[in-house]
Amino acid sequence: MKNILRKELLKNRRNLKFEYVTKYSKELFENFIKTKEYKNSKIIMSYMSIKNEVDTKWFNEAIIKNGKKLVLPIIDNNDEIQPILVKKLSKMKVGKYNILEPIGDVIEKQKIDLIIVPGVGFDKSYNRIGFGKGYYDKFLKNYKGIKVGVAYDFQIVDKIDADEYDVKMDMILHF
Ligand SMILES: Nc1nc2c(c(=O)[nH]1)N(C=O)[C@@H](CNc1ccc(C(=O)N[C@@H](CCC(=O)O)C(=O)O)cc1)CN2
Ligand SMILES: Nc1ncnc2c1ncn2[C@@H]1O[C@H](COP(=O)(O)OP(=O)(O)OP(=O)(O)O)[C@@H](O)[C@H]1O
Repeated sequence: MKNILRKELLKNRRNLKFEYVTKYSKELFENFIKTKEYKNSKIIMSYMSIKNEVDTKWFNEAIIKNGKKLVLPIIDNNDEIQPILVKKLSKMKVGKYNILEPIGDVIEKQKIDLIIVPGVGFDKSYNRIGFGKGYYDKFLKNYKGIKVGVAYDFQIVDKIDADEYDVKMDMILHF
C-alpha cells in the first residue's frame, strides 16, 4: 500500500510547475519564520531540495541571514545521514542521488533544535513516507528536538500504514 501511494504522490509532484514550486515554498517558509518554533531555534537542520520537493533555497538563506546555524544532511560511507554544520552555503558538492552536500563538520544530532524533514507524503496523525530508503527514520530515531514536515496540500493523505520504524512529525507545514 505504501509503495502504491508513494508512486502516486511522486507522480503528482513531478507534474508541478517550477514557478508554482518556488512561489508555494517561499510562502510556506515566510509563514514558518513567524512561528515561535522557528524564532526559538538557534540551530536548524534543513535539506537541499530535489525533484520538486518543497524548495528550501529561500529558507536556507533566511536561516543564515537571521543569525542562526544551518545544518544540512550528507549521506556518509555507511549509507547513513550525518548532520553537517554548514560553513558556506555557496560551497557545496554533489553527493549521493545528485543531492548537493555541504562542506563542514558533523554536529551532534541532539544539539539541533529543529529539523525540517522532506517527505513524499504525510498523514493526519503526523506519520510520514519518504523515498522508501529509511534514511530519515533511522536518523530521527531517538531525536529529542522538534520535527517539522513540509508538504504540498496534496501530500497530506488520510492514513499512511505506519510500520514499526516510522517516526512521527511534531508539526506539518502546508496549505
Ligand atoms: N532533498 C532531500 N534530501 C535528502 C532526502 C530527501 O528525501 N530529500 N533523504 C531522505 O531520505 C535522504 C536521501 N534519500 C533519497 C532516497 C532516494 C532518492 C531517489 O531519488 N530515489 C529514486 C527515485 C524516486 C523517484 O523520484 O521516483 C531513485 O533511486 O532513483 C533520493 C533521495 C537524505 N537527503
Ligand atoms: N531505524 C531503522 N532501523 C533499521 N531499518 C530501518 C529503520 N527505519 C527504517 N528501516 C527500514 O528502511 C526501509 C524503508 O523504510 P520506509 O519505507 O519507512 O522509508 P521512508 O520513510 O519512506 O524513506 P526515507 O526515510 O528514506 O525518506 C524499510 O525496509 C525499513 O524496514
